[in-house]
Amino acid sequence: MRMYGFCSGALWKGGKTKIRPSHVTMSMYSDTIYALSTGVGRAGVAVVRVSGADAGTCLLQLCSLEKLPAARKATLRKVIHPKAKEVVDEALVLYFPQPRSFTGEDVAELHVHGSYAVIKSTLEALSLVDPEQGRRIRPAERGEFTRRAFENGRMDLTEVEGLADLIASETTEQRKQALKQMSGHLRQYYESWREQLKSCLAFAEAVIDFGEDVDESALLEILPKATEVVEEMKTHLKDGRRGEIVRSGVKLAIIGPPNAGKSSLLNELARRPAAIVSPIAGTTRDVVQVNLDLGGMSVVVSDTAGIRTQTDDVIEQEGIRRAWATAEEADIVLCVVDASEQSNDGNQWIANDTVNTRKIIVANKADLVGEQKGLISRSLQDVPVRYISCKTGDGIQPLLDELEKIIKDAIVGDTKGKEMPLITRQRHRQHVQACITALETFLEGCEANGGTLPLDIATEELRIATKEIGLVTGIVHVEEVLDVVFSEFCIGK
Ligand SMILES: Nc1nc2c(ncn2[C@@H]2O[C@H](COP(=O)(O)OP(=O)(O)OP(=O)(O)O)[C@@H](O)[C@H]2O)c(=O)[nH]1
Ligand SMILES: [K+]
Ligand SMILES: [Mg+2]
Repeated sequence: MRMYGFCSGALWKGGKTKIRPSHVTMSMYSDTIYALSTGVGRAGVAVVRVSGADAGTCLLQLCSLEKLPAARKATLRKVIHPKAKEVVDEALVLYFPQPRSFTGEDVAELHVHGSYAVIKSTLEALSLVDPEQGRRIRPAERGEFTRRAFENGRMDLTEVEGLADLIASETTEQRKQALKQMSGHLRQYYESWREQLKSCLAFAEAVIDFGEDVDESALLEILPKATEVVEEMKTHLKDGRRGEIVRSGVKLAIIGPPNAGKSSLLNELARRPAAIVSPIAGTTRDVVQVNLDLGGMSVVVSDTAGIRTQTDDVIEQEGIRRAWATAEEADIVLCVVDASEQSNDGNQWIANDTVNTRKIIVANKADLVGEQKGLISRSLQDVPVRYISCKTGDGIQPLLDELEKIIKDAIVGDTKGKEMPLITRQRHRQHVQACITALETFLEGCEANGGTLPLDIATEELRIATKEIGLVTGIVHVEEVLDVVFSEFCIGK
């Protein structure tokens, strides 16, 4: 059924060419949906949202109204249970007529008191409303409000993803980035690229169709344009994954020999006993993770098994394998060594590591060495050495300050003053890469550019490139892409 399968490609063919099509004034959905849009649990207020052609009917019937409330104006009303005829709650009621609503459909909001019983009765009351002939009122599915907003041209896919990120944001930087994306920052870029490619495509097609009447030398004009788009996209891809890092958190790995105090450091950073600490070498086996907020940035800290070469214990061996894997994936590695053991100079723990990762040798147990510091740093070149003591807490705050600075400089600082928005998802990266590949094939193959491909074949690549960019914003619909994007939402969003 169309309304559940959402829209198939066929429905949109030739129809949807703009993000906010002016012709979309009526929703394609016949069901009216409702759900609790605020979090579950006891609260002062809970918002129940209703969207669809019968949203107004719901208000009229539940609040015993003669006519609909003024648009976007809050009014206090009694909500009456249609069957029991008793008052469910006194609610603030709002009505947003289409198309100026979140979903682009008629939307009603009931701001009720946030108790389990009130919410349950309100939802039950909604299920008992009589819709117009031939229509249905039913609970919303996961992400269905947002999906309607997308289908009705209120948002593009990057804005939908921005909204999902905003709802999930835990740190200041995540919030800022999500808000920017939700406001169309990314969309504008992709749209302008797509427009440029579309005009190239239109020109190439004109030459193919009306070759004799069009001056073929003018085809040369589209080549610099396509080249420029390729260059811009390449710059866009070379962002050091900063957007993705802000979104999913900076990965910080703690590695080092057994008993150096790695788990003790994790607990200091987390300010709680997240990992087991003991004098027994080989205590930590699995990777233990905690999330930190460092200066507005989300940081995922992983404590790992102590690395040593001689062990017959297969579980410990697996732990060590995971430790190396964690270090390889990390953006920052803290190599913790025991400051009182001079054989642990830290070199061996960073040798295996990737080049781009930031590293700090953390010489723990500084309380045991007193003034005898400096033994470790002597054998190291570029990697800084910092002395700390998890026992006394000395050096922990300076270490945190330094980490915050590294993260800010590498990620946030780098984006200052830069116009181009950051890629926040692997999905975008894949489509942009596919677009570049197609454009390069087009450019190299074009006869006008010294290539060997006939124009109609080369133009096919231009078409693929245009489509790939359209897939990022959702102008071109592909069900799997939509399913992935909307699966991030929960019910009521
Ligand atoms: N004196 C002193 N002892 C410490 C310090 N930090 C940790 N310890 C002790 O060192 C021992 C090992 O600490 P852990 O945090 O378990 O070390 P680890 O590196 O996680 O060890 P594994 O998980 O076994 O590899 C424990 O007995 C801690 O109490 C410190 O700063 N000073
Ligand atoms: K230990
Ligand atoms: Mg440990």
